Order: sequence, then C-alpha cells, then structure tokens
Amino acid sequence: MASIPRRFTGDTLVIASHNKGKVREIADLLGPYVRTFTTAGELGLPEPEETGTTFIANAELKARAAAAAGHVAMADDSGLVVPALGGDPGIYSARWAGPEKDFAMAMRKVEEGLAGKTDRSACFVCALTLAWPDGHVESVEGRCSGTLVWPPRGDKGFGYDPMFVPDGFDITFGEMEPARKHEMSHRADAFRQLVDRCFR
Ligand SMILES: O=P(O)(O)OP(=O)(O)OP(=O)(O)OC[C@H]1O[C@@H](n2cnc3c(O)ncnc32)[C@H](O)[C@@H]1O
Ligand SMILES: [Mg+2]
Repeated sequence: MASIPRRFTGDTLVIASHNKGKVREIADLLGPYVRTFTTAGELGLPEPEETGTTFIANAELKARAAAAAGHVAMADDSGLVVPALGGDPGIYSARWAGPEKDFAMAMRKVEEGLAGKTDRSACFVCALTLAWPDGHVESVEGRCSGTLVWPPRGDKGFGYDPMFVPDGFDITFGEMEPARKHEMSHRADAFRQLVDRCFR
C-alpha cells in the first residue's frame, strides 16, 4: 500500500545544491510555495560525495545531508542521458566537466562520442528529494526528451543546455527564455510532481 506523502508546512527551505544555475531555477519554480530560501552554500554545509548509482539515490543523499543541519532540505540530482553513449554522461554529468566545471569541454566530449552515430537523441533527467531532519524523504523524477546539436548555441542556460534542443522546438535550452524552459524542462516535470505531493 502506498504511504501518504508528507507535506511541507514550514517557512524555510534549504536548497541543498552548490550549482548556481540550479539554485536559480529551483527558487523560481518553488517561489509561490515557500516563504524563505537558503542554500547549503550559505549555511556553510559541505558538498557530500555523490556515491549513489541512480539520480534518486544521489538526490536523497544530498537532501539528507543538508537536512541533518535541522531544516527541511531539497536536493536536485540531474543530468543528460544519451542512449548512443550507453546512458552517459548520466549521473556523471557534473563530473564530466571536471573540477573546473568546464562544460564547453564536457559538451565536446559528448559530441566526440557521437561521431559516426546516427542516433542523436538525449534526455535530461531531474530527481528531486525533499528531506526532513527526522530522516523522512519524498522523491520524484522528471524527464525531458530532445536532440543534441553541434555547435552549441545560446548562453541563457547552464551546463549542457547549449547543445540540447527539446522535442517540438528548433532552439536549444541555451537560446530559450528561462520562463519558457521552466514550463517544460525535466526540472519543471519533477517540480509538478513534487508540488502535487508535498506543497499543495
Ligand atoms: O550536486 P549539486 O551541488 O546540486 O550541483 P551539481 O552541478 O554537481 O549537480 P549534479 O550533481 O546534479 O550534476 C548535474 C549536472 O547535469 C547538468 N544539468 C542538470 N540540469 C541541467 C539543465 O537544466 N541544463 C543543463 N545542464 C543540466 C549540469 O551540468 C549539472 O552540473
Ligand atoms: Mg553534484
């Protein structure tokens, strides 16, 4: 029997992410439901090692680590899944950019892997976990399908956005207005599910 989801009833939510692009999108998406945000960085919380083997496992690990400091926390673990690369970079999407967070290089690596391949489909995945200080968690996973293009285009997004054209569009996420991306991205899909479960 499915358990009843726990609702978020507090004032303050900790965004357990050290990625400025994600924090900005999360604050936009949850703005209507949460009075005050803080981030793991602002609280001086360390960035835990992402030892999970799935997006959800890593989202849970990051959210639990931040919630241990005493506030409800939300984490996002996301990435670009490319079937022609056997699912890479997947949960390793941040790590492909190296310690310098060089996404020009990470995108080039994806493009080099696709050389000679005809399947250029890809899917962005976003797992979100809300964790309470008592250890309870609620998790969801959202997706957005598209095609990879080269060269990269646009500087409105972050990470792999400049090479990802979502299905039904002819511009990349890097060229898209943020408000439009928020309506249809993997993160938007995950947020719709999380808001239904925990914020209404
Ligand atoms: O773990 P935190 O601190 O939240 O920050 P991170 O950047 O390490 O985040 P992840 O471990 O979830 O790695 C996901 C990577 O996938 C990429 N990614 C996720 N969502 C994306 C989006 O909407 N657009 C472009 N790239 C995205 C981006 O490069 C991220 O660095
Ligand atoms: Mg990370």
